[in-house]
Amino acid sequence: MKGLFTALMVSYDKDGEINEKGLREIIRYNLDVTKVDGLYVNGSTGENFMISTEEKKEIFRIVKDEVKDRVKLIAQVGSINLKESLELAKYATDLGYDALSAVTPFYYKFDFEEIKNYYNTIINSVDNKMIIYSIPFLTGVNISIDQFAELFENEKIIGVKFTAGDFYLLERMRKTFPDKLLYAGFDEMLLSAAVLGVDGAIGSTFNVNGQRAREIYELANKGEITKAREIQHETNDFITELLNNGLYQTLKEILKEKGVDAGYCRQPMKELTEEKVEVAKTMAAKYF
Ligand SMILES: CC(=O)N[C@H](C=O)[C@@H](O)[C@H](O)[C@H](O)CO
Ligand SMILES: CC(=O)C(=O)O
Repeated sequence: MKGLFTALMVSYDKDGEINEKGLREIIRYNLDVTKVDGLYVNGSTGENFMISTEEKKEIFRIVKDEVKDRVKLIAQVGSINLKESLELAKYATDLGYDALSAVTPFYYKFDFEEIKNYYNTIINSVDNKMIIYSIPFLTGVNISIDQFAELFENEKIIGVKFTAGDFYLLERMRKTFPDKLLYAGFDEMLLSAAVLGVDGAIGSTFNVNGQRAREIYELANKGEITKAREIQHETNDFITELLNNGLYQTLKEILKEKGVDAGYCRQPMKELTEEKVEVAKTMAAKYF
């Protein structure tokens, strides 16, 4: 389960319906062009928190059908509706997903006991493994090193997708949990995380920029930091423009420039203005 995983985008049509043909094209682009080691399905980048349970299942099904066993698959099943998480955990496990992941429960201020119960309930309900999805800037949930230690007491909880810029915590985690899988979650900080010895990364920008991410990651692991830094600089020129223009919308527009029917984002996310579509086209030509 080590390596680079794309946080998979989903193609929606103008009415917000899943575009299956487009989704399959995005998947193939990731397998054939960006060449990642696996896909992280129904995460933030899949617009997961704006879709129904049935739609989540449909996406799990289409992805597994298109990928078969070519790369590893992680199913994000987290939800503050725990019954939904359990249903999705069973569904994805039955489909043959290699691991599950669940976002820390958000919106209500759940205490740690509740969070721990959530993870144990989900993963103990199925024959699978769990990767915690920690993304404090969106959820407001911070987990301390001692709390991670408590969660990791369950051997089925095998790692964490660490989407935070706290490199002190990441370093402590690496030292304390040498056998757990740590995945870097912020693509713009991939080099810094790789230097600290993460086991891989999970990122939205890998949908288009997976090859640069691979170079950064591999160069860092070989200790060729100067070269890796140059590619991180180039990557971050791209990511800065991306964040300024609208993250997911612009990624989709770039995919369209590469011939992939990536569609639109699900409302309430808005469409790009014509001007921003032009910016995205320029970015596609400049970086890819
Ligand atoms: C919220 C979100 O999409 N986070 C992703 C992974 O956690 C990242 O891949 C970022 O999109 C990326 O690093 C740009 O900030
Ligand atoms: C990694 C990320 O962006 C996701 O959860 O989709």
